[in-house]
Amino acid sequence: MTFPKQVRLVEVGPRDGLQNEAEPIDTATKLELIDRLGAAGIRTIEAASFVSPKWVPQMADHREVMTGLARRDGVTYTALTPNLKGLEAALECGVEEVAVFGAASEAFSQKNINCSVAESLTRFEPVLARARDAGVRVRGYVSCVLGCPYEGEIAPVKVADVSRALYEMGCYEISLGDTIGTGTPLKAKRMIDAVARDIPMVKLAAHFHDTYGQALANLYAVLEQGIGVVDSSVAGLGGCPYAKGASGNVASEDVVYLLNGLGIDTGIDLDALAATGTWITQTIGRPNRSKVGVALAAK
Ligand SMILES: CC(C)(COP(=O)([O-])OP(=O)([O-])OC[C@H]1O[C@@H](n2cnc3c(N)ncnc32)[C@H](O)[C@@H]1OP(=O)([O-])[O-])[C@@H](O)C(=O)NCCC(=O)NCCSC(=O)C[C@@](C)(O)CC(=O)[O-]
Repeated sequence: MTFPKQVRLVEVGPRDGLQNEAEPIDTATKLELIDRLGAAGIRTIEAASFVSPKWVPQMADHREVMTGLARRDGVTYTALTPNLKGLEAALECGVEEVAVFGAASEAFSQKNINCSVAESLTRFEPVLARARDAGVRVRGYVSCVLGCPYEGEIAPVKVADVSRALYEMGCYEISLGDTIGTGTPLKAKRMIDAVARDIPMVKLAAHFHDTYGQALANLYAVLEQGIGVVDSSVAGLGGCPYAKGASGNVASEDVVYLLNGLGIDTGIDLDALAATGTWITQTIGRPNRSKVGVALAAK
């Protein structure tokens, strides 16, 4: 077993976690969530999404969130930018890092960003070029790496092809999204094997949803392969508006507990993180989907 010595958590709760909420969540609540996550020791926080408010109303206050942040030293606040319009708006708000998001599934790409996979890559090229000029790093997401709500099984080679295209375009890291959480450890390992033929393992991140309760098992499997960056969402909040039935990301508290047990350093204060999970779920009236969070709150 060759687990990494350190794992970097990318907290996606304020974006992936809240983007699918039916009721509006006020900007002040989002800002407090982001600040609590930073105080708990999370060093990368996906704070907002500069997408069309018609497509994802919950992220419509992206400018207010990005400019209202009480920025903490050592914390990077990132945002999704699907096109140049989104990037320009994010740059005006002082964003330090952005992410483009593609998919390994044609049908999901059409539903999520209204274009084919090939068109999405063409669309991302000027985003990467403009971000490079502005000195802003770009992360690349690939959705549906372990299954698609519309196409079913996705071949690892498709994931590898899109990941390689994003990496060669200049994305510094590729986050591999099991959007609907249908993956299992063996599938996850095969997918990582395929992608890591072209891209160094240190440039890959695991972004697993927990719809079928497999996310921690999948994470354990890919940590063994050397994955050192994990996306997660406090209290397991979330779901993708364009992937019906998809539930939240693996809970950040559960990931930190797992990593602590493996002796892997994250620099995160688990109690403070769990308290944040309790607070946000009570504030927005959601169940806490972190088993660790619930257990710690009951102590
Ligand atoms: C990509 C588009 C914009 C294309 O949408 P489109 O309709 O093809 O775009 P368009 O260029 O024709 O523009 C249509 C309208 O949107 C506006 N518009 C255009 N771009 C922007 C922008 N950046 N910000 C604000 N407004 C924008 C534009 O100005 C225009 O406004 P109108 O003239 O009708 O008033 C749309 O499909 C979209 O916003 N999609 C976002 C979907 C989304 O956010 N999904 C969830 C995030 S991905 C995810 O959750 C998966 C992930 C990352 O977590 C990994 C995983 O788990 O798999």
